[in-house]
Amino acid sequence: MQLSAKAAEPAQETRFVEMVFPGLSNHYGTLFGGNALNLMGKAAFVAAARHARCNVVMATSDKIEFHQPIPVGELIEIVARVEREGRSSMTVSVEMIRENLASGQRDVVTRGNFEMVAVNEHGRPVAIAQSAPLNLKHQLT
Ligand SMILES: CCCCCCCCCCCCCCCC(=O)SCCNC(=O)CCNC(=O)[C@H](O)C(C)(C)COP(=O)(O)OP(=O)(O)OC[C@H]1O[C@@H](n2cnc3c(N)ncnc32)[C@H](O)[C@@H]1OP(=O)(O)O
Repeated sequence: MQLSAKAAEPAQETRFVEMVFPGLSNHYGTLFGGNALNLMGKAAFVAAARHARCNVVMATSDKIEFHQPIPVGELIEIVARVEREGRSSMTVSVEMIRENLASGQRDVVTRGNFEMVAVNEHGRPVAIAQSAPLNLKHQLT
């Protein structure tokens, strides 16, 4: 069997997919907002930790708007990208896409930015020593 070397290349972005099963929903039968934020925060953490290759903490998140409810039975895909690198901080953009598996219809339903800070073992900010190149296509202005 041939193993793919391409799959082992450093990731330019972090993607999670999750099915909206009842365990993630509210009493309306749609994705609970708190669970959406949990998934987005986790994706921001992974993207920043992959970028800085050290522990990171979340300093802030900006306003996150939920544009459409996501019913049980749909797929959600979360895409996180490091858009800006400071000395120790990083701006990570996170988008959530809903996908209807039957029709293939995809819509970006939620978007937000998270400020993540690289920290040492004492939780104090540290300079990001070695970082992967930013995906300039998505650079914030
Ligand atoms: C590879 C290893 C993997 C390990 C795999 C482990 C297993 C995987 C387990 C999963 C684990 C998940 C973990 C998730 C991450 C949490 O859940 S973290 C929990 C929630 N967050 C926290 O508890 C953070 C609490 N806050 C703090 O500790 C401090 O305020 C901070 C964030 C470290 C900043 O400390 P500070 O003394 O204010 O820092 P300061 O020197 O003033 O500023 C440092 C930088 O932060 C920026 N900054 C500070 N405050 C702010 C702010 N409010 N807004 C914007 N930027 C700010 C500054 O602009 C500065 O940026 P640079 O100029 O350096 O780029």
